[in-house]
Amino acid sequence: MSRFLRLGVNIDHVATVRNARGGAHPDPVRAAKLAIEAGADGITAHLREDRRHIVDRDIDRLMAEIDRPLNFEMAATAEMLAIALCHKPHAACLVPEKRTEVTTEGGLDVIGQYDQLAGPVGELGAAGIRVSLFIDPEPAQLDAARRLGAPVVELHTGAYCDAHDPAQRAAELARIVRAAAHAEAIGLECHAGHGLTYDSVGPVAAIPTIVELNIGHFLVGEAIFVGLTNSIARMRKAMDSARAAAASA
Ligand SMILES: CC(=O)[C@@H](O)[C@H](O)COP(=O)(O)O
Ligand SMILES: NCC(=O)COP(=O)(O)O
Repeated sequence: MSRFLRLGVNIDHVATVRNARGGAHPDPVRAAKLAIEAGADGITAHLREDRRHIVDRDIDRLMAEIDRPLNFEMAATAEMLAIALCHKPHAACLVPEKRTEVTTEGGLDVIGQYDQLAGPVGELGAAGIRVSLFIDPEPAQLDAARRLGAPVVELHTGAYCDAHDPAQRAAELARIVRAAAHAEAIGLECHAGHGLTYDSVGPVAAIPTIVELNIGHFLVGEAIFVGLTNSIARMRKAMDSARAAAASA
């Protein structure tokens, strides 16, 4: 049976444009509301430690003003943990963060940071927040996530999206397919995201054990040309058709 594939729209990149001038426009919360009208099942926002895009006030407003689940992306730090516990969003996705990176470069090393992650995973879960771990599509990392007690993993699709050589892209996709099957086998809910575009989304949307995709940068970039409603509606259609085609094959 084909499972419904949710779309989480990441609105960080609206805040990046706003912050370039330091004012209030464009407003990421307005973008979140429009995204929901256009077919987003949830909103994703990453409060980076350096506040380069989303800022604390955006999270306050998203919690107060949107009526769909918020997936709060955060580093596993004491500061972010306190913010998450104060707001209690629907979900918290723990991501690795490096101050100097341009974007999230890889997944969490759950094996290497097992002890540091155990506290935040336990506290968020105890507060009723659905915890997810943003990881590379490596079965050993999924096993560690399962041992930690996280109910969800989000597979980093960046290496697949960035691979331009067809053989390399196929190999990266195969890693995601294997990891998504492994997630199901060990009882983890599986999400995926990072760098997805109209061209790259189909094969990932076709993987039946993935139930949520989080997409932002491409949608906001494409919105410059076609508007946010259209960019999201077209992505939703690309996801749904790939899923339906895979289910009927
Ligand atoms: C973890 C992740 O993939 C998203 O948070 C996305 O990366 C947000 O954009 P930046 O990495 O540009 O902050
Ligand atoms: N976790 C991935 C995400 O939220 C969106 O990533 P991107 O599409 O902005 O690269």
